[in-house]
Amino acid sequence: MKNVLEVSNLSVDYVTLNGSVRAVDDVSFSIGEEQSLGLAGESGCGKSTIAYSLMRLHRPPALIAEGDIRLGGVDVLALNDEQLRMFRWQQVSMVFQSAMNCLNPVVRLEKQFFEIFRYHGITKDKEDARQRSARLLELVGIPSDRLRDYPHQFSGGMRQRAVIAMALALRPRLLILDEPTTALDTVVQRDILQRVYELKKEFKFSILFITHDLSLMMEFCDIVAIMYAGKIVEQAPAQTILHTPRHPYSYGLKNSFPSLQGDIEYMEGIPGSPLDLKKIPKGCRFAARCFKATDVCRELVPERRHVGDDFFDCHNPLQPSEA
Ligand SMILES: Nc1ncnc2c1ncn2[C@@H]1O[C@H](COP(=O)(O)OP(=O)(O)OP(=O)(O)O)[C@@H](O)[C@H]1O
Repeated sequence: MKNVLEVSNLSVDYVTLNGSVRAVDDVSFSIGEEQSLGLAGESGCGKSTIAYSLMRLHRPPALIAEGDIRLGGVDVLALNDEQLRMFRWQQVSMVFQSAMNCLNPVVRLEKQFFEIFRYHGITKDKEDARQRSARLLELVGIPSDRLRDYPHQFSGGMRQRAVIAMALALRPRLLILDEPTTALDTVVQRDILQRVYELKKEFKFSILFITHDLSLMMEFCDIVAIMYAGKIVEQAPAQTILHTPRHPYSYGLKNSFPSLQGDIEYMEGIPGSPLDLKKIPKGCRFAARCFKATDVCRELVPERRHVGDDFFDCHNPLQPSEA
């Protein structure tokens, strides 16, 4: 499979007067054509920092310290401002949790769609733009006669659908979804994601999906990358992470979700709290919270072990019978 996105050795720092933290540390991953990759991990592990870096939307104090990002073969970090303007929306677009609030509440939806088409040189013809927008709206489940409405007349779910329609307006190769439906109720969440995945088949784009809801992630993603304290510690197909994870952190994370476990009555959870990025220990970052940790874990950073396309960074991985 051809890769749409290739991220190599990406490190991102937050440089503040109180010192600097490396929020993303030497992260590499790729996403193939029409593939969807989920990024999972506890709050603060660096997921959004990666997402914003991919679009070069990161702002100070965030600083990309090292690495290489290629999208469709284009060196993203080398783009100038004008190239970046065209690159966003046309090559990659992003829908985040509060994206629905980015719509101007007092400008008709129709006009907001038209501005996207005009700004990116797709069309200056209002009727052409209207037809394109109407189709996009229908695709995300909004009747096209609502184009003349103002966003303040829409529910939260409809506004988020409209934003997704806009994100797909220029047929990007990659759609980044960062907690896109978290503010919405579960039925609406699932319906919106189902539509996005149907559109993925039709428009043939790839997806980077970030969510705290592991059950949604397992349902909608081909591959899942598990992050802990700025690093990807395991990557494998969703079904492998679900049934036979190798890293104890992946195991703990999926066991924190009762909906993934069927009819269990209690959640195991993960003891302790996420790592303070200002105090990185010398061995494995997860050792202090890990039920499989031994002396070597506290001394040495684990080397990456590959199994086909999958990998995990662990001295004492779980055996399939333990998962
Ligand atoms: N503006 C900032 N200034 C300083 N440090 C920051 C800033 N934003 C983020 N960080 C640091 O970067 C780390 C990663 O943050 P990020 O938002 O990428 O995590 P996340 O995994 O997306 O979390 P969440 O799931 O809560 O959105 C945080 O733990 C924090 O230490």
